[in-house]
Formats: sequence, C-alpha cells, structure tokens
Amino acid sequence: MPSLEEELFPSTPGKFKDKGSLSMNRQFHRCFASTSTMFLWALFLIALTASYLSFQSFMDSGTRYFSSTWGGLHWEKQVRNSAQIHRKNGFSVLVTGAAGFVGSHVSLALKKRGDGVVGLDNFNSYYDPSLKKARKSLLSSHNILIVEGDLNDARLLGKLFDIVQFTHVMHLAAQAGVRYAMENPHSYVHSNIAGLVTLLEICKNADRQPAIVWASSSSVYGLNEEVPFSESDRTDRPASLYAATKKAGESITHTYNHIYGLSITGLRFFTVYGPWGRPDMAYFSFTKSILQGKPITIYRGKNRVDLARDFTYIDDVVKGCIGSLDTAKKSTGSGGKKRGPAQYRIFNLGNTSPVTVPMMVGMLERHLKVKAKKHFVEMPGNGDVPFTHANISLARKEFGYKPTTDLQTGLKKFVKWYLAYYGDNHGKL
Ligand SMILES: O=C(O)[C@H]1O[C@H](OP(=O)(O)OP(=O)(O)OC[C@H]2O[C@@H](n3ccc(=O)[nH]c3=O)[C@H](O)[C@@H]2O)[C@H](O)[C@@H](O)[C@H]1O
Repeated sequence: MPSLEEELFPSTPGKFKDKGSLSMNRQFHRCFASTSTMFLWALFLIALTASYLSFQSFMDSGTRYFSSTWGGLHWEKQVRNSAQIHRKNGFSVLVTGAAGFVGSHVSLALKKRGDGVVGLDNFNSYYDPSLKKARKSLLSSHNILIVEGDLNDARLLGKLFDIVQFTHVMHLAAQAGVRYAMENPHSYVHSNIAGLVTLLEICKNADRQPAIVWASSSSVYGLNEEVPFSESDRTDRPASLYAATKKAGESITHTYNHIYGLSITGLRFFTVYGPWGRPDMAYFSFTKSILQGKPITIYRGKNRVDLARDFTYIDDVVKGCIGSLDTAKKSTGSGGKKRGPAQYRIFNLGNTSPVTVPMMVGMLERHLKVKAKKHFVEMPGNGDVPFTHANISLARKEFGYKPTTDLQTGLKKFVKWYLAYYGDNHGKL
C-alpha cells in the first residue's frame, strides 16, 4: 500500500519515459521528496496547533464549568434559605450589587426586618475586591447569600428566578464613578446598559413579575442650573458617560414599564458616603492619603469657586431604598405580557444641604486629627459637575423620606469605621 507521501508525490520511475533524464529525475525527485517532507511537517504542525487550541478551549470551558460558583442542589438550597421570608407579608428581594457599598447596607437592613434576600455581585476589581469579600462575609454571618455572577449572565439570572419567586428586585449593581468613565467607557455600557437590559428581560418574562427599584444618579442633572435639583428638571445634558448611562437606564426602564407592565422606581442617589464605603470616592481616598501623609488634589471650578456636593449618609439612603420598596406597587404583567398600566417613579435621595469639598476635607482633618496636604487644581474636563443639591420633597411626600445625618456626624462614623477596619495599616493593603 502506498504511503501518504507516495500518494501525494508518486515516485514510480516508469512514469518517466526518458532514461537520459534519469539523473535529473532523481534530483527532481529528491527535491520533491524534501518539499513533500516539509509539506507534511507543516501539515503535522498545523494539526498539532489546531488540536492544542481546541484542547485549550475545552479546558477553558471545562474550568469555567467546574469552577462555576453556582449550580447544584446544595447551591439551590442555599439560595432558597437566603430567600426565606421571616415576617408577615414580607418580601423576597434579589439585591444586585449586594457586595457593593449601598447593596450590602440595604441587604442587611432588609434581612434584619425579616425579608428574604438573595444577593448577586460580580466582585469586579474596579476597587479592592477584598473589601467586597469582607462585606460578603458580613452578610453571610446574617444568613445572606451573595451569588457570584455577572448581570449579563442570563442563564444565572433565569436560574435564580426559577428557584425563587422574587417579589422585588433592588437593582444596585453598576459601574460607578464619574471620572473613571473616561478610562474605561465600555465597562459602563456593559454593566449599566447591557446588564440592565438582561435583568429587565428576565424580570418581564417572570410569571409573577417583581417590582423593581434601582439606582440612578444625581449625575443625570448634568449641566442643570436650577437649584435645588427637582425630578422634573432637565436631564438631557449629561456631563459624563456615567451620567449618560444612568439617564439611558431611566429611559430603558420606562420602556419596560410601558410595554411589559413592570413596576419601576428609579432613585437618584446624591454622593452617598459612610462606613463600608467605596474607596474610589473622594472622602474615602482623601482619608487614606491624609493618614499616609500624602497630598490630596482638590478640584476647583472656574474663578476658584469651590465644588460642592449634597453628600448623603448611607443610613438615610437605606431608609429611602426601603421606603421605595415598601411603597412600590406590583408589576402588572406576567410572562412577557402587560395586563395594565404599571407604576413608574423617580425620586431624588439627597441630603438637601450641599457642602463644599474643602469643607468636607476640613471635617476629615478634625476627625483624623491630621492636617491634609492640599493641592488645589482647576477642575479638569473629566465629567465632573460643579455642584449638586437635591430637592427631596417628592420622596418625603411618597414615603416620608427625611435625612437625619449631617456630613460632620456621618464622616465621624465613617472615620471610626475606617480606623477599625484598616487599623494601623491605614488602607495600605
Ligand atoms: O451622586 C452621584 O450620582 C455620584 O456620586 C459620586 O460621584 P461624585 O459626587 O463625583 O463623588 P466623588 O467622586 O466622591 O467626588 C466628590 C467631590 O470631590 C471632588 N474630587 C474628587 C476626587 C479628587 O481627587 N478631588 C476632588 O476634588 C469631585 O470633583 C467632587 O466634587 C459617586 O462616585 C458616583 O458613583 C455617583 O453615584
């Protein structure tokens, strides 16, 4: 039987009629033989590379499958336990972003009053994931499970809705941060737009659609100059991509409300701060730098005007979130079909008393008993707005929202937590 090489390059001398050309033929043949060897080697290498690549992809999917943090009977039981309701007419709430700052606080508050809570978080590395893991441990000690997974994972979301009939979704997962949007714009689209749509698709298809309360942002007011900011003010001039994705979220949720009957409440948070906060935010990163003796950069507006924020303490925001859940009406649709008009609301959750950034730094200096090395620079064109100031009368009227913690008091609580959490380490880790 001819070898493969022979089949490809027949070497039967009889095929060459001219005997005189025998030596030339041999050279030719040698040349062909070496070309064919090279060709075969090339084929062999291509085959080897192809099998290596398919093996790699098999291993990757295998690893993903085996290291998957969700699935299985034990996991389903954990989800059910976490969603267990322990009060009359209580809720079962899916909290997205549960390992985040606001998400962890809201989850604890709901659990403490007897609601069932299942958390979802992708534990991304936008800021130190060890802080998110620490929040997860805290929640776990209160029997709250945080499932590790991304909002865009429709299979996972579908599975959670198969296991639990959620009455509410508290959607707090997002790519946060105003200025980071210039560095990583796509992460905002991934979480704040694509992730939101994935979640809404699952919610609208549920047989009993949950009511949805979700985090919008004060940043949607953008270049608005009406003071204080009211929900009816213009929000069509965002100053950052972050703001634009939150504004898009308000439009997207409106669509799902209109077409599918989902009950929607959007909350415009105003620079929320406090214990277990976000290390990327100014009050937090300033604290770390001040303790480490490093300079801090304070932005200033045109003509050296100080920037100001309506800093809102976490406990007040949590009350606002819970008030929103408690007053949310049921969604009207089921299985992707609307059965009647559903509630659509938007509320400011601010503090109604803006404080300038240098004043905030002065408060930190007093609490930390350390002088900051301040470096003032003109506000770069990075998406920041000069000031925020919430009109909260709508939320007050609807569910009695009334913030009670001023910045001085709230920062004191934050500093106490910070020093206890990081100890002498001052957040160097
Ligand atoms: O309300 C919101 O919807 C948003 O609030 C928050 O954004 P901001 O109000 O911009 O908070 P934050 O970054 O703490 O900067 C505070 C002030 O410090 C100034 N600032 C900041 C950094 C710095 O190095 N120097 C400085 O002066 C800065 O110019 C600003 O004046 C959330 O991060 C955001 O996710 C979103 O939820």
